[in-house]
Amino acid sequence: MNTTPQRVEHQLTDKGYVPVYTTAVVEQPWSSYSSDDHAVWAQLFERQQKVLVGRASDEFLTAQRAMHMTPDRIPKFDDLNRTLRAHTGWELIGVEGLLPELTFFDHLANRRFPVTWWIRKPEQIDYLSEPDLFHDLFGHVPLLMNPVFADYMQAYGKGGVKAHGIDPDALVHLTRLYWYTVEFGLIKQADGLRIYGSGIVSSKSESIYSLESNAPNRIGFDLERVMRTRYRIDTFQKTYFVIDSFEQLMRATEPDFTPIYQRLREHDSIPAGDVLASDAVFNRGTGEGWLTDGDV
Ligand SMILES: C[C@H](O)[C@H](O)[C@H]1CNc2nc(N)[nH]c(=O)c2N1
Ligand SMILES: N[C@@H](Cc1ccccc1)C(=O)O
Ligand SMILES: [Fe+2]
Repeated sequence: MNTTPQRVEHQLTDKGYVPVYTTAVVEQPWSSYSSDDHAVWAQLFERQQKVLVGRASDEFLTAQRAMHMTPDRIPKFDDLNRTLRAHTGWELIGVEGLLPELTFFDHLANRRFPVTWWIRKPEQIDYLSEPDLFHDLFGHVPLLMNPVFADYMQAYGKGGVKAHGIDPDALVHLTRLYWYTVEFGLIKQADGLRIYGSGIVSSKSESIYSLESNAPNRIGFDLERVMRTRYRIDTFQKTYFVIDSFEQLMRATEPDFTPIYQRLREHDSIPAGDVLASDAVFNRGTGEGWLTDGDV
């Protein structure tokens, strides 16, 4: 199997500077997964299933059940695609890893979600510096079964293509929105705060920390506030933003962002851990354990 990826450049993302691959869509090399690969999937899957009870949002858990992933072996993209296409018209495509931003946006805009085909090694169970199959499949894919969230992801992709054509500042602001919603979002449910962000959902320690630690801020979602807020790529977040519903997220992001990007030029960015007088605060973080520098 030819798995020598073509590493072209490095891009600052979730986990620091990581290689960006130009490689086009790849077939999932399912029969080449080793028994170690399947065991890593099983271990992570079973561990997260327990952690997510009472922590993941009802929307996530419902979508996850409808997706029918199982711990016994790494799912086949083809099988998941039959279910996804029938429900929301989304499709998974296999990729080597992070894509250049415009390529990534173009896929989302066309309801294609890129999934890294390889899975982390047993010694990387708790941490690795780039997205792998577990993060992408377990973390991102279930909510593509939710009709509202599915539309949000496509709208985001279209917005990304548009922001890419404006300037790098617009992209910085839009990327923060992805970070604080798709990757690290919390949602308010009748019985309390729950997780929907895939970066949290795919991490045992952050699943617990994001909801139960007193250290981070938990603040009500406000579009421009989020777009101004810097973030952490190397540690747990200092601040999580809480939406009321996916409908709220859709409505808040429907307007044309062009004038918003213009307005945001006049404002400074907000350090990741700051709380503003105008914030709707669920929890004012104690800041315990925060590193003083390193916000992106
Ligand atoms: C939009 C997001 O912030 C980030 O820049 C993009 C870049 N390329 C990517 N490529 C893949 N395959 N997966 C991703 O999540 C991303 N994220
Ligand atoms: N409304 C945004 C597009 C978008 C939708 C949803 C999420 C993110 C961006 C724009 O005009 O740019
Ligand atoms: Fe992700």
